[in-house]
Amino acid sequence: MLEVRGLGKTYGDGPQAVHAIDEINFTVARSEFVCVVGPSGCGKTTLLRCLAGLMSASTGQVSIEGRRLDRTPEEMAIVFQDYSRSLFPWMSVEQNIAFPLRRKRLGRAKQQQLIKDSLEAVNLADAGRRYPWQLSGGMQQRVAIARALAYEPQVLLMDEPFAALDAQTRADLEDLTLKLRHEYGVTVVFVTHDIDEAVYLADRVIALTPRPTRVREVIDIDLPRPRNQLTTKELPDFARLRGHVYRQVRQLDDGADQREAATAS
Ligand SMILES: Nc1ncnc2c1ncn2[C@@H]1O[C@H](COP(=O)(O)OP(=O)(O)OP(=O)(O)O)[C@@H](O)[C@H]1O
Repeated sequence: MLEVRGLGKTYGDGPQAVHAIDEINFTVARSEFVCVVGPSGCGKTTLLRCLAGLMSASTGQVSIEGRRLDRTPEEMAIVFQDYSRSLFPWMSVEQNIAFPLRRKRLGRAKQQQLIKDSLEAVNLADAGRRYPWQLSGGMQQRVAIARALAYEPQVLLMDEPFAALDAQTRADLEDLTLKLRHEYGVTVVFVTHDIDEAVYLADRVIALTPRPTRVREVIDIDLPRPRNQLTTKELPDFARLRGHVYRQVRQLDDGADQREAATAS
């Protein structure tokens, strides 16, 4: 479905150049949920922006269904961390959701149906006439998710979408995202710095190295579905996978892990 080959990105040139991505390769299958984790500042957002066609890569390429991507393709939608800046405050919730649909030139009835269905899917059926500034942070991010869903994407890119929310809202939106992935069969690439979140959500976790980043390891998350915030996180396998991903991101081997624990105590 989505293929990343030899992707590299350097910002600027000369002595000021920032080598963000060294070389990245991976593929994402249809309906798969892939989480990308890595150390702070390693290049996660840069990678997602290149995947989205919002920024051109310096080397390599991204393809979707075999087509080389040079701008955001119609079958892709993006949810950003900063919902307060991604929604237009002067537009109602319905108008915000309708805005990207203009690109699709749909009939009015079809458009209204998509808006209604997407608001129902995120449990905001009654919020269509309200404005973003009248809603809580969690509700605003649900509007952003509804806007992405209404677009009927095949691929949903999410850049730390819940990082600014409180723990309870975050858990609710994680579960909402899993439910929507299940119902809509959408392929998800989800960037997060939160290892628990990555292991809880993903079919596979891609762990990146520090900048200039590369793929350090791709980890299969073979935890049973449907997942549950309590029972999944109590599984011994959850703890094992979480520890493994943590070590990859921190680049610790088991010996270093023990040394770190000894230093801390
Ligand atoms: N427009 C830009 N111009 C120059 N350098 C940039 C630009 N955007 C990002 N960078 C640099 O590229 C590197 C990777 O940034 P990026 O935001 O992709 O990392 P990240 O892993 O998403 O960070 P975080 O963990 O803080 O979310 C950083 O060193 C950053 O300072």
